[in-house]
Amino acid sequence: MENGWTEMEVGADGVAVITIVHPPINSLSFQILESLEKNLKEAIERDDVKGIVLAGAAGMLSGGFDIGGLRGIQEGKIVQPETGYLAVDLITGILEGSIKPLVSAINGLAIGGGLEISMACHARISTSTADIGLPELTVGVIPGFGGTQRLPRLVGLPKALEMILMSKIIKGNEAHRLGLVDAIAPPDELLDTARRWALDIAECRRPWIKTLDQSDKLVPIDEARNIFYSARAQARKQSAYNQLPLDCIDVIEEGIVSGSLAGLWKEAHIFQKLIFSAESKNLVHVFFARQEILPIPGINYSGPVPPREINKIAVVGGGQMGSGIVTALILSNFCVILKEIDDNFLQEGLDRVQVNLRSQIEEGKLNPEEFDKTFSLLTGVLDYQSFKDVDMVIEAVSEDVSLKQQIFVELEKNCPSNCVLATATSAIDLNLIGEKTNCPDRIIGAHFFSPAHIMPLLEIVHTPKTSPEIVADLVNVAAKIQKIPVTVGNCTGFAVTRMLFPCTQSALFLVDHGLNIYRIDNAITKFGMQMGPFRLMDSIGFGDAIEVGDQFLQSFPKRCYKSMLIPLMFEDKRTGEATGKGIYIYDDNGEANPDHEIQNYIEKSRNISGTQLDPEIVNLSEKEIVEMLLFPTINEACRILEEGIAAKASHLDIASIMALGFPAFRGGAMFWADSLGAGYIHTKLENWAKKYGNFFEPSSFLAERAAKSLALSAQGSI
Ligand SMILES: C[C@H](O)CC(=O)SCCNC(=O)CCNC(=O)[C@H](O)C(C)(C)COP(=O)(O)OP(=O)(O)OC[C@H]1O[C@@H](n2cnc3c(N)ncnc32)[C@H](O)[C@@H]1OP(=O)(O)O
Repeated sequence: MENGWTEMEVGADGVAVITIVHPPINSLSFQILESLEKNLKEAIERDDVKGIVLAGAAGMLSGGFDIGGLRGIQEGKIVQPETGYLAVDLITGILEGSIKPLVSAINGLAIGGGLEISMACHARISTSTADIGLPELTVGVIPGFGGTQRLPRLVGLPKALEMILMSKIIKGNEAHRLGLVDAIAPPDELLDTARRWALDIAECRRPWIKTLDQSDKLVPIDEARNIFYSARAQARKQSAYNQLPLDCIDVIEEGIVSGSLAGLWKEAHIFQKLIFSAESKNLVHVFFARQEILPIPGINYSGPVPPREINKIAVVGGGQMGSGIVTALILSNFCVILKEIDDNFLQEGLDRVQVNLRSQIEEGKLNPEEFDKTFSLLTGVLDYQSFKDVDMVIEAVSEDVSLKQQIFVELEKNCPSNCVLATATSAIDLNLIGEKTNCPDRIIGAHFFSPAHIMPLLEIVHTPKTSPEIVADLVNVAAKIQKIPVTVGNCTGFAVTRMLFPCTQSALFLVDHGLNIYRIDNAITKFGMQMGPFRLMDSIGFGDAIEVGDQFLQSFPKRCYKSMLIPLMFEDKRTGEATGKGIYIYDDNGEANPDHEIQNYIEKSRNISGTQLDPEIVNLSEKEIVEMLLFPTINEACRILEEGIAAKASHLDIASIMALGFPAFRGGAMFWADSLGAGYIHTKLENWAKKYGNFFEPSSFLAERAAKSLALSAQGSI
């Protein structure tokens, strides 16, 4: 039974245990829900059953509604049940309304619909480490099994809003503290504890509680309205264009103001509507695109390559990137050596790591008692002596080709002959970096994104000579430090920086032709990008941006736009966020503010390149600005696919979301492009190329797909 089932066993104690069986995470398909309904009705009718326990097979309750089923409904392949059947009839009427007590046993995880069926039970017993939460917003819907009504009644309104709107997953222990679960039990005693609890309720030794009837955690209406007001303001601040959190708040509010039944019905109607929203289709695409990242395409394994045990890792360079990488590694218990060139730089690097660790404590991600133990995994050094037994080195110095070449010569000399030699460069061709060594099979790119201990993506770059074992080793480390590894081929800029570069260039082109510099970042952040190209350039720093720009100029001279704006500012020691002044000016709190002085640099840049103001560009609408920034990115992504640098369009979707801050609710850069159509993008680029030159010239990949009305994500040659 491909879509899972539930099975029921009635014990001599009179407890029926209904178990959800749907590997790998017991997601709730319609077949499971039907089978659950059948088992429940049988248990309720049988005279030998006094109480019911709901559990999951293979050490977990459930990862929620089957997202494959959600996609099936969206594609019209699965018929959607009538509005209200799930949340009102099944979960509230049959489950919560059962005349025999129901207790859920939460092992491993109770997520989304999995937690919602638990909350409809009359008590919940959990293990201390189970993952518990309602992350439905991450797939573009709201909780649809009554979660919007029951969670506030169990944990109070502020906590419920935080958990639902931020898709926050908490551990069993915290759920117990909040009152979401009634008791904690060790895994091997979980089922017995739940059985006893069900009998205790049946025999009136414990109260029989229906979550929807509870109101002791709810606050008076006026207070609730203030909480909703702040939640809406916060949601609008986070994304002006994302309606989903606001819909969710409306549904929760309905239950508080008009009662839980009215809330349930509103939830049912909005849930049905949201399933078919563009945002949900886009986010479901992102969910499955993430699953497509592994196994790694393009690596010719001669058999399964078991990753080696990597214990000791050296990082060369303790700047912003190097210290972030060190932080990520020691937080995952790797022993790390940090090498710097002198005591001052080393101390600065170690200090940065300490600051990173402290911020982890502030965010509750690191226990204060663990600080010393974690930091003690790090050793600072000034030479290569201790590199003789390292398993992996990650070079993270500035983007200076000759410096990197020199370091790799030293690494080949001082590290064991099977050591992984990784570079954290964001753009420099690996062949160039390893040019002076004799070990191209061990050289690999480990492109982290700043701050490296927080950003989720790791772009793993391999040349045709990089050995599969070395790739497997780095993928293994990526998994241990909880990074999503996107594996790509080698060229200047790889996949991510190559996609970013044309967007930045287009932004500079528009400014040189008269568009207000701050309108650009404004338009693109309104579209949903986390940062505009200029704010991003400030955070990268102009030194590295100029070095990377030179690499692009050398590799792709015909499609580079050369602006003098950034070099002029760099000359004036105005080098970005680190120095407090870049395109923006930074206050003591690190807030970026526009600076009127920037106009002088723009004028100078225009004079040097002899560019004229273009009234059409000066007056571009926000939509046109977004298109002129992002269509060149899509065009470059097409080349990346054509050259086989990335294996699939969906890999570029994940990379654009996780590394470039592309809005996930738009499905990633390529999925968004396909929603507009290759033809539309091609026509726009063609017109701009005629007006403004080579930089906008459509790639042959895009032209072919536009001519044949094919999706950019369609696999294979055409
Ligand atoms: C009505 C309701 O309110 C609506 C809902 O419930 S919507 C769904 C809400 N649930 C979610 O969003 C959970 C999404 N899943 C996750 O966050 C994580 O997969 C998890 C925490 C459950 C498990 O994480 P982890 O152990 O790292 O395993 P992970 O690799 O992600 O997933 C394992 C497999 O389960 C699948 N899977 C996970 N959750 C799934 C789901 N809800 N539906 C279908 N398949 C799911 C994955 O696709 C993957 O499949 P594969 O082995 O074929 O690649």
